[in-house]
Amino acid sequence: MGTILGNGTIINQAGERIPAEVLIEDKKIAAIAVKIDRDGHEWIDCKGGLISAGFIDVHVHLREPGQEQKETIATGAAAAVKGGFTTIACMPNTRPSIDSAETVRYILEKAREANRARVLPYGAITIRQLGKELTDFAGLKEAGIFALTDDGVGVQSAGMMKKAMQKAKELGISIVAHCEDDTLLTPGAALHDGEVAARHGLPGIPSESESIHVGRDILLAEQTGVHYHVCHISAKESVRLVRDGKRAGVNVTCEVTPHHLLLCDEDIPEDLPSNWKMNPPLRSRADRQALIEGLKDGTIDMIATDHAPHTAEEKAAGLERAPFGIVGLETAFPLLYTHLVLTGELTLKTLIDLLTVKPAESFQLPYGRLEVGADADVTVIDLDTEKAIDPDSFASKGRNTPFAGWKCKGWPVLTMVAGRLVHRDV
Ligand SMILES: NC(=O)N[C@@H](CC(=O)O)C(=O)O
Ligand SMILES: [Zn+2]
Ligand SMILES: [Zn+2]
Repeated sequence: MGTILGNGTIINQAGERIPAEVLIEDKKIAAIAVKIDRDGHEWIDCKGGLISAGFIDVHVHLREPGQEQKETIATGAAAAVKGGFTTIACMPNTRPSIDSAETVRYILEKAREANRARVLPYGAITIRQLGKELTDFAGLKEAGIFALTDDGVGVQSAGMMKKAMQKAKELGISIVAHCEDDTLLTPGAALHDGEVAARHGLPGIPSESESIHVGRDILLAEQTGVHYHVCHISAKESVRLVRDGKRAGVNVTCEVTPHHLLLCDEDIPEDLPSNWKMNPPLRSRADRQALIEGLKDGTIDMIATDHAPHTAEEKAAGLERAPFGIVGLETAFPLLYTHLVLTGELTLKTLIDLLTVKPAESFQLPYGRLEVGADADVTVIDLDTEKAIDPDSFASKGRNTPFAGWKCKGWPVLTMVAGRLVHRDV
C-alpha cells in the first residue's frame, strides 16, 4: 500500500501550474499523474496545494553540540520540515566545532534520532576554525561530511585557503566560504558601512570586507580547480566578481539569503533592534537590487537561509553586543513567495528551482527533483491562505527574526522525507 498526495497541483517544465497527484510507495515517488486510482492506497487531500520536491538549505546553524540553549539538532530539524526543507546542511561553528570525525558522527547520530530532515554536516576547514592548521579532510570525508567551511569566520590567510583548496580538490570535496577579511573591520560594527550607519554615527561593516575574499578565492579556485561556493553573498561587488568568475570558466557557485533579498539597511527601524543584526549586514538598496539581478541572470545559484538561532537574552544585549544572526527555516518560503513571486520579480518555477534542483546540482546531491523513481522528499504548499509570521509558533528555539508580523501566503502544510510524513497541517 502506498500514499497518494491527492488533489494537488505541480509546476510543469513550461512553468505552468497544473492539477496533479503523486503516489509514494517504498520511500520513492512511484507515479505522478492528473488523477491516480485510489486502489487501497492511503489518500491525503492536498486541497489544491502545490506539490514540490522538498527544499534543500545548504546553510543552517543547528548549534549542537555545545549551545543547545539556542537550538538542538532535533528542534532545528523540526523547524526545517515545518518550513518545507527536507535536507539541511549544518554549519561547523558548534562547540566543539565540527573539526573531527567524532563530532561528525555525533551529529549524524543525533539527526537519525530526531528523524526529521536529512542533516548533512559540514566539516571545518581549520582546527577549531582558528585559521591556523587544516583539519583532516580525508578523515572528515570518511565520516560523512557534506563539504568544508569555516562559516562564522573567514579564512584570513590566502595561503591557508589555497592549501585547503588544493587538498579539497584532490579529495573531491567542495570549499564553502564565509567571506570576511578581518583587517577591514572596525570592532563593534554591526551595520553596513553606508548612509544609515553614518546617520546613526555608528561604525560600519564595509562591502569590501566581503568582496575582497570573494575575488581572492575565485582566483585561487581558478588555480586549483576546486568547486568553490560563496556563503550569504550580500554586496554588489561580490555579485560582479562571481559573474566574471563564471564567465571565465571558474567552478564557482554562490547562495543568497531571503533577508538580503527582501531587506536593505534603509528598512532597519530607527531604534535599531538587534533582530536586524546579522552577518553579513543588510546592505544598501543598490546591493539588494544587484542580488535580485544576480538571481535572475543565474549568477546566484541558490537561496539558503543562514538560519542562525540565538536566545532572546543574548539578543537583548543591544545592537553592539548582541550576536549576529537571524532564524530563517520557517519563514523562507512564505516570505520569498509573497515578496518576490506575487510581486512579479521571480516566477514560481524559478523560486522552486532555487530551493531544490539548483542546490542539488551545485553540490551533486541526489535530491531536489519531483520525478518518478526519486526519493520521496516532498513538500506541499498552501499558496492561498494568508497568515502573519508568529515567532511564538516556531518549532525552532530561535525567535530572532525581523519579519515578525509580516503577512504572507505560501505556507508549507505537509512535508515528507523518504516517504515518511514529518510535518502535516492540511
Ligand atoms: N550569519 C550570522 O549572522 N551568524 C552566524 C554566523 C555566520 O553565518 O557567519 C551564526 O552562527 O550565528
Ligand atoms: Zn557566515
Ligand atoms: Zn552561517
